[in-house]
Amino acid sequence: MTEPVPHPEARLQGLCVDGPAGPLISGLDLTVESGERLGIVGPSGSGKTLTAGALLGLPLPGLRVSGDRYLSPRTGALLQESASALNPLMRVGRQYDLALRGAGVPRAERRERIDRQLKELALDADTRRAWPLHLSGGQRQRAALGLALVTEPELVVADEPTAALDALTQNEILLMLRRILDARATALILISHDLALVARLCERVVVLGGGRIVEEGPTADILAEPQHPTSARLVDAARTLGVTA
Ligand SMILES: Nc1ncnc2c1ncn2[C@@H]1O[C@H](COP(=O)(O)OP(=O)(O)OP(=O)(O)O)[C@@H](O)[C@H]1O
Repeated sequence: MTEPVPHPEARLQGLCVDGPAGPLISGLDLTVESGERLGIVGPSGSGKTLTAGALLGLPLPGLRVSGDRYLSPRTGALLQESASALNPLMRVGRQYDLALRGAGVPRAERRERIDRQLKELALDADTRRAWPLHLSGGQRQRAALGLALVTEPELVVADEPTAALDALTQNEILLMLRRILDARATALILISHDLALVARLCERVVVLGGGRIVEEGPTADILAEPQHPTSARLVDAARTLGVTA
Protein backbone atom coordinates (compact mmCIF):
# COMPACT_ATOMS: atom_id res chain seq x y z
CA MET A 1 0.00 0.00 0.00
CA THR A 2 1.22 3.49 -0.73
CA GLU A 3 1.37 6.20 1.90
CA PRO A 4 -1.23 8.95 1.46
CA VAL A 5 0.31 11.89 -0.37
CA PRO A 6 0.65 14.95 1.92
CA HIS A 7 -1.99 17.45 0.99
CA PRO A 8 -1.01 21.08 1.49
CA GLU A 9 -3.74 23.68 1.14
CA ALA A 10 -1.30 26.52 0.63
CA ARG A 11 2.40 26.87 0.07
CA LEU A 12 4.79 29.72 -0.59
CA GLN A 13 8.39 29.01 -1.45
CA GLY A 14 10.96 31.74 -1.71
CA LEU A 15 8.37 34.52 -1.95
CA CYS A 16 10.04 37.84 -2.72
CA VAL A 17 8.19 41.12 -3.20
CA ASP A 18 10.25 44.06 -4.39
CA GLY A 19 9.13 47.68 -4.44
CA PRO A 20 10.72 50.65 -6.15
CA ALA A 21 12.78 51.38 -3.04
CA GLY A 22 13.94 47.83 -2.42
CA PRO A 23 12.79 44.46 -1.03
CA LEU A 24 9.56 44.32 0.99
CA ILE A 25 9.40 40.53 1.40
CA SER A 26 12.63 38.55 1.23
CA GLY A 27 12.48 34.80 0.65
CA LEU A 28 9.46 33.75 2.64
CA ASP A 29 8.46 30.05 2.91
CA LEU A 30 5.29 28.72 4.45
CA THR A 31 3.03 25.70 4.15
CA VAL A 32 -0.41 25.01 5.52
CA GLU A 33 -1.54 21.40 5.54
CA SER A 34 -5.08 20.16 5.34
CA GLY A 35 -7.08 21.18 8.43
CA GLU A 36 -4.19 23.17 9.92
CA ARG A 37 -4.64 26.67 11.35
CA LEU A 38 -1.69 29.01 10.88
CA GLY A 39 -1.44 32.55 12.21
CA ILE A 40 0.71 35.15 10.48
CA VAL A 41 1.53 37.87 12.98
CA GLY A 42 3.80 40.87 12.93
CA PRO A 43 3.86 44.57 13.65
CA SER A 44 2.51 47.16 11.25
CA GLY A 45 4.52 47.21 8.03
CA SER A 46 6.07 43.78 8.55
CA GLY A 47 4.57 42.41 5.33
CA LYS A 48 1.46 40.51 6.45
CA THR A 49 -0.94 41.96 3.90
CA LEU A 50 1.58 41.68 1.07
CA THR A 51 2.10 38.02 1.96
CA ALA A 52 -1.65 37.40 1.92
CA GLY A 53 -2.02 39.28 -1.35
CA ALA A 54 0.80 37.33 -2.99
CA LEU A 55 -0.60 34.03 -1.71
CA LEU A 56 -4.05 34.83 -3.05
CA GLY A 57 -2.56 35.98 -6.34
CA LEU A 58 -4.02 39.46 -6.04
CA PRO A 59 -2.60 42.14 -8.30
CA LEU A 60 0.12 44.15 -6.51
CA PRO A 61 0.61 47.11 -8.84
CA GLY A 62 4.09 48.57 -8.94
CA LEU A 63 5.61 45.60 -7.11
CA ARG A 64 7.62 42.67 -8.46
CA VAL A 65 6.57 39.32 -7.05
CA SER A 66 8.62 36.13 -7.45
CA GLY A 67 8.74 32.66 -5.90
CA ASP A 68 6.52 29.61 -6.07
CA ARG A 69 2.96 29.61 -4.90
CA TYR A 70 0.29 26.97 -4.50
CA LEU A 71 -3.21 27.67 -3.23
CA SER A 72 -6.12 25.23 -2.98
CA PRO A 73 -8.73 26.07 -5.61
CA ARG A 74 -11.21 25.71 -2.78
CA THR A 75 -10.09 28.77 -0.82
CA GLY A 76 -12.37 31.37 0.74
CA ALA A 77 -10.93 34.81 1.45
CA LEU A 78 -12.00 37.31 4.07
CA LEU A 79 -9.88 40.41 3.75
CA GLN A 80 -9.52 43.64 5.72
CA GLU A 81 -12.65 45.80 5.61
CA SER A 82 -14.40 42.56 4.81
CA ALA A 83 -17.86 44.00 5.33
CA SER A 84 -17.17 45.59 1.95
CA ALA A 85 -16.86 42.06 0.50
CA LEU A 86 -20.64 42.25 0.26
CA ASN A 87 -21.97 44.04 -2.76
CA PRO A 88 -24.30 46.77 -1.42
CA LEU A 89 -26.44 46.53 -4.55
CA MET A 90 -27.35 42.87 -4.16
CA ARG A 91 -29.36 41.03 -1.54
CA VAL A 92 -27.27 38.78 0.72
CA GLY A 93 -28.86 35.54 -0.50
CA ARG A 94 -28.22 36.40 -4.14
CA GLN A 95 -24.52 36.90 -3.39
CA TYR A 96 -24.31 33.54 -1.65
CA ASP A 97 -26.17 31.98 -4.56
CA LEU A 98 -23.68 33.38 -7.06
CA ALA A 99 -20.75 32.06 -4.99
CA LEU A 100 -22.33 28.61 -4.86
CA ARG A 101 -23.06 28.68 -8.57
CA GLY A 102 -19.41 29.62 -9.20
CA ALA A 103 -18.40 26.60 -7.11
CA GLY A 104 -20.59 24.34 -9.27
CA VAL A 105 -23.25 23.61 -6.63
CA PRO A 106 -26.49 22.59 -8.39
CA ARG A 107 -29.43 24.94 -8.12
CA ALA A 108 -31.52 22.40 -6.19
CA GLU A 109 -29.00 22.42 -3.32
CA ARG A 110 -28.17 26.11 -3.21
CA ARG A 111 -31.14 27.39 -1.24
CA GLU A 112 -30.63 24.83 1.50
CA ARG A 113 -26.90 25.60 1.70
CA ILE A 114 -27.65 29.33 2.02
CA ASP A 115 -30.18 28.80 4.79
CA ARG A 116 -27.82 26.46 6.62
CA GLN A 117 -24.92 28.93 6.40
CA LEU A 118 -27.03 31.82 7.72
CA LYS A 119 -28.23 29.67 10.60
CA GLU A 120 -24.68 28.59 11.46
CA LEU A 121 -23.78 32.26 11.83
CA ALA A 122 -26.86 32.94 13.94
CA LEU A 123 -28.31 35.13 11.22
CA ASP A 124 -32.05 35.25 10.81
CA ALA A 125 -33.44 33.37 7.79
CA ASP A 126 -34.76 36.74 6.53
CA THR A 127 -31.14 37.84 6.06
CA ARG A 128 -31.30 36.00 2.73
CA ARG A 129 -33.52 38.76 1.36
CA ALA A 130 -31.78 41.62 3.21
CA TRP A 131 -29.72 44.38 1.64
CA PRO A 132 -26.26 44.65 3.24
CA LEU A 133 -26.82 48.27 4.28
CA HIS A 134 -29.86 47.30 6.33
CA LEU A 135 -27.81 44.99 8.55
CA SER A 136 -25.97 46.10 11.70
CA GLY A 137 -22.16 46.20 11.60
CA GLY A 138 -21.88 42.85 13.39
CA GLN A 139 -24.54 41.21 11.21
CA ARG A 140 -22.86 42.53 8.09
CA GLN A 141 -19.52 41.08 9.21
CA ARG A 142 -21.15 37.71 9.85
CA ALA A 143 -22.86 37.88 6.46
CA ALA A 144 -19.47 38.61 4.84
CA LEU A 145 -17.95 35.68 6.73
CA GLY A 146 -20.80 33.52 5.45
CA LEU A 147 -19.98 34.53 1.89
CA ALA A 148 -16.43 33.19 2.40
CA LEU A 149 -17.73 30.00 4.04
CA VAL A 150 -20.88 29.09 2.12
CA THR A 151 -19.00 27.16 -0.58
CA GLU A 152 -17.40 25.03 2.19
CA PRO A 153 -13.81 25.90 1.25
CA GLU A 154 -10.92 23.69 2.36
CA LEU A 155 -8.93 26.78 3.36
CA VAL A 156 -9.96 30.22 4.62
CA VAL A 157 -7.52 33.12 4.36
CA ALA A 158 -8.57 35.89 6.75
CA ASP A 159 -6.70 39.20 7.05
CA GLU A 160 -7.66 41.12 10.23
CA PRO A 161 -11.24 39.91 9.86
CA THR A 162 -12.53 41.58 13.01
CA ALA A 163 -10.41 44.74 13.13
CA ALA A 164 -13.33 47.12 12.66
CA LEU A 165 -15.52 45.56 15.36
CA ASP A 166 -16.00 46.24 19.06
CA ALA A 167 -14.57 43.65 21.48
CA LEU A 168 -17.87 41.88 22.17
CA THR A 169 -18.79 41.49 18.51
CA GLN A 170 -15.23 40.44 17.72
CA ASN A 171 -15.44 37.75 20.37
CA GLU A 172 -18.77 36.48 19.08
CA ILE A 173 -17.47 36.23 15.53
CA LEU A 174 -14.25 34.47 16.54
CA LEU A 175 -16.21 31.87 18.49
CA MET A 176 -18.48 31.22 15.52
CA LEU A 177 -15.57 31.02 13.12
CA ARG A 178 -13.77 28.56 15.39
CA ARG A 179 -16.85 26.39 15.75
CA ILE A 180 -17.41 26.25 12.00
CA LEU A 181 -13.74 25.54 11.20
CA ASP A 182 -13.70 22.78 13.84
CA ALA A 183 -16.86 21.17 12.52
CA ARG A 184 -15.65 21.17 8.93
CA ALA A 185 -11.91 20.61 9.60
CA THR A 186 -11.23 23.67 7.43
CA ALA A 187 -7.66 24.97 7.26
CA LEU A 188 -7.09 28.63 8.16
CA ILE A 189 -4.50 31.31 7.57
CA LEU A 190 -5.28 34.13 9.97
CA ILE A 191 -3.36 37.36 9.56
CA SER A 192 -3.27 39.85 12.41
CA HIS A 193 -1.03 42.16 14.39
CA ASP A 194 -2.80 40.79 17.47
CA LEU A 195 -1.18 37.62 18.81
CA ALA A 196 -3.92 37.30 21.45
CA LEU A 197 -6.52 36.97 18.71
CA VAL A 198 -4.41 34.55 16.67
CA ALA A 199 -3.75 32.41 19.75
CA ARG A 200 -7.47 31.77 20.08
CA LEU A 201 -7.68 30.05 16.71
CA CYS A 202 -4.26 28.94 15.50
CA GLU A 203 -2.04 26.18 16.84
CA ARG A 204 0.98 27.43 14.89
CA VAL A 205 2.24 30.93 14.12
CA VAL A 206 4.72 32.60 11.84
CA VAL A 207 6.10 35.90 13.15
CA LEU A 208 7.04 38.44 10.49
CA GLY A 209 9.46 41.30 10.97
CA GLY A 210 10.75 43.48 8.16
CA GLY A 211 9.46 41.19 5.43
CA ARG A 212 11.04 38.01 6.81
CA ILE A 213 10.01 35.21 9.13
CA VAL A 214 11.80 35.98 12.40
CA GLU A 215 10.29 33.09 14.35
CA GLU A 216 7.80 30.27 13.86
CA GLY A 217 6.42 27.44 15.95
CA PRO A 218 3.55 26.31 18.13
CA THR A 219 1.57 29.33 19.35
CA ALA A 220 1.75 28.13 22.96
CA ASP A 221 5.59 27.96 22.82
CA ILE A 222 5.95 31.44 21.38
CA LEU A 223 3.53 32.87 23.93
CA ALA A 224 5.44 31.18 26.75
CA GLU A 225 8.98 31.82 25.54
CA PRO A 226 9.37 34.13 22.55
CA GLN A 227 12.86 33.89 21.07
CA HIS A 228 12.94 37.02 18.92
CA PRO A 229 12.48 40.61 20.15
CA THR A 230 9.66 41.16 17.63
CA SER A 231 7.80 38.13 19.01
CA ALA A 232 8.48 39.28 22.57
CA ARG A 233 6.87 42.63 21.83
CA LEU A 234 3.79 40.93 20.37
CA VAL A 235 3.57 38.66 23.42
CA ASP A 236 3.79 41.68 25.73
CA ALA A 237 0.99 43.36 23.81
CA ALA A 238 -1.10 40.17 24.00
CA ARG A 239 -0.55 40.00 27.77
CA THR A 240 -1.59 43.62 28.13
CA LEU A 241 -4.81 42.65 26.38
CA GLY A 242 -5.39 40.01 29.02
CA VAL A 243 -4.25 36.76 27.47
CA THR A 244 -1.99 34.57 29.54
CA ALA A 245 0.36 32.04 28.08
N1 LIG B 1 2.23 48.97 -3.32
C1 LIG B 1 3.26 49.22 -2.50
N2 LIG B 1 4.32 49.96 -2.91
C2 LIG B 1 5.38 50.20 -2.12
N3 LIG B 1 5.46 49.74 -0.86
C3 LIG B 1 4.46 49.00 -0.38
C4 LIG B 1 3.30 48.69 -1.18
N4 LIG B 1 2.46 47.94 -0.42
C5 LIG B 1 3.05 47.77 0.77
N5 LIG B 1 4.24 48.40 0.81
C6 LIG B 1 5.18 48.43 1.94
O1 LIG B 1 5.51 47.08 2.27
C7 LIG B 1 5.64 46.92 3.68
C8 LIG B 1 4.72 45.81 4.14
O2 LIG B 1 3.38 46.22 3.97
P1 LIG B 1 2.15 45.34 4.46
O3 LIG B 1 0.90 46.10 4.10
O4 LIG B 1 2.25 43.96 3.95
O5 LIG B 1 2.37 45.36 6.03
P2 LIG B 1 1.41 44.81 7.18
O6 LIG B 1 2.25 43.93 8.04
O7 LIG B 1 0.18 44.18 6.57
O8 LIG B 1 1.04 46.12 7.96
P3 LIG B 1 -0.33 46.60 8.66
O9 LIG B 1 -0.48 45.73 9.88
O10 LIG B 1 -0.07 48.02 9.00
O11 LIG B 1 -1.43 46.39 7.65
C9 LIG B 1 5.32 48.28 4.29
O12 LIG B 1 6.54 48.92 4.57
C10 LIG B 1 4.56 49.00 3.21
O13 LIG B 1 4.77 50.38 3.29
